[in-house]
Amino acid sequence: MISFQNVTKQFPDGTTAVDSLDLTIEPESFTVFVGPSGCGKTTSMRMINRMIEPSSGTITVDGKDIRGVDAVKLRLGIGYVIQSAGLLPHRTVVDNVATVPVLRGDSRREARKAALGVLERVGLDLSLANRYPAQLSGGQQQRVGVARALAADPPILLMDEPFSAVDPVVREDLQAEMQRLQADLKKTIVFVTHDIDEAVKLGDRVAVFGTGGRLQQYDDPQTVLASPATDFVASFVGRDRGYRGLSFRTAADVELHPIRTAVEAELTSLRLEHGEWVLMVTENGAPDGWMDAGGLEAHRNGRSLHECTSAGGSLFVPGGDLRQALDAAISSPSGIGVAVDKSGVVVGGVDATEIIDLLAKQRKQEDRDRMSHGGGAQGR
Ligand SMILES: Nc1ncnc2c1ncn2[C@@H]1O[C@H](COP(=O)(O)OP(=O)(O)OP(=O)(O)O)[C@@H](O)[C@H]1O
Repeated sequence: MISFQNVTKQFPDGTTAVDSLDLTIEPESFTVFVGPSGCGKTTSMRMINRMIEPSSGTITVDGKDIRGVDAVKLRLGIGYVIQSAGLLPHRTVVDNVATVPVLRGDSRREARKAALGVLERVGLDLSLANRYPAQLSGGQQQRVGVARALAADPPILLMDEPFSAVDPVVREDLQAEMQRLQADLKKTIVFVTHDIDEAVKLGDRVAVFGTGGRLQQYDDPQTVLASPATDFVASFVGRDRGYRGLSFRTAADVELHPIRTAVEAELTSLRLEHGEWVLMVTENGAPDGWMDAGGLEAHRNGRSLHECTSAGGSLFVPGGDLRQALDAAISSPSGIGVAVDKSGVVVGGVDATEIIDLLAKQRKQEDRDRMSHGGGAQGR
């Protein structure tokens, strides 16, 4: 866990880059610092590995005040990826990736072998391993940058605008790769970007920074989009373009999943693991609240159905708009938005991440269409 407690950074010229930051980053989470340029994202991130020291306040990593940890040792447990990949130009790709393990004392042979494994993991064609960085494309260099940061297997990964310099198509590939890697590796990732679409796509938690280095909101991406905490956040996430704009988009492309449902009579034989939910439905198939393992136990102990279920949140119809679908997902205790047909019968469900991914896809498609019709200068 990484924790900022009342952290302020003032540079000698008087600039306050970060102002009274309180923030806790959970282990294995993907946390994105987002905000316009100059609002203190990079400074905040660099204080985690002591590249920058705070003027006041405390930062702890796994409960330890990092002022008491040797900076070099601290950085061995913290991978760092930057926009230009930061590769050593006179070393081959594989030697770039092997750098930290060799510094740490691994033999060159072992480190190179492991480096090839990591390169494969980040999706780089191994025929490129003996090239020099300048002989790679920007996207390939970024993959090497990620591989180099992962080579020492650090529990924490800091990524500062790692994909900003590559073209949108390659960027999408890299983002997808990052999601895949994180599902696998479960690192604690802190990722800086100025792009709200990238932030909500990648982050489990999004910290929106504003002018003067003040944290404006720290929430899951759905909440940042649906309930901006301040006017600054609202305008930054582009409320009209984003959440409100969802009203003008159809939910027809939302792919519905089957939902686990039960009628009351089925509860005697039902099993629910901790964290699982079942949607209670009436004999007619209409939704009647969500039940979890605790509710099921209470029901077996004689409580009435309505005492044992959580209200179901809003509903949406497949032919309706995306805003209703997102609302339904956000307001549902299980995180699954419930879709019903015209007669109110449950037809399936969707979670908020899928809606946000769909939105991102629709927007990208629109951007591409605009570009290919020569209308690239139009606003969105
Ligand atoms: N070494 C420095 N000396 C003085 N001011 C600095 C220094 N480094 C950063 N700043 C200032 O601190 C503020 C925050 O900078 P920071 O780089 O953290 O912002 P950012 O949100 O990451 O923006 P960007 O995306 O443009 O890098 C800015 O006003 C910047 O000019």
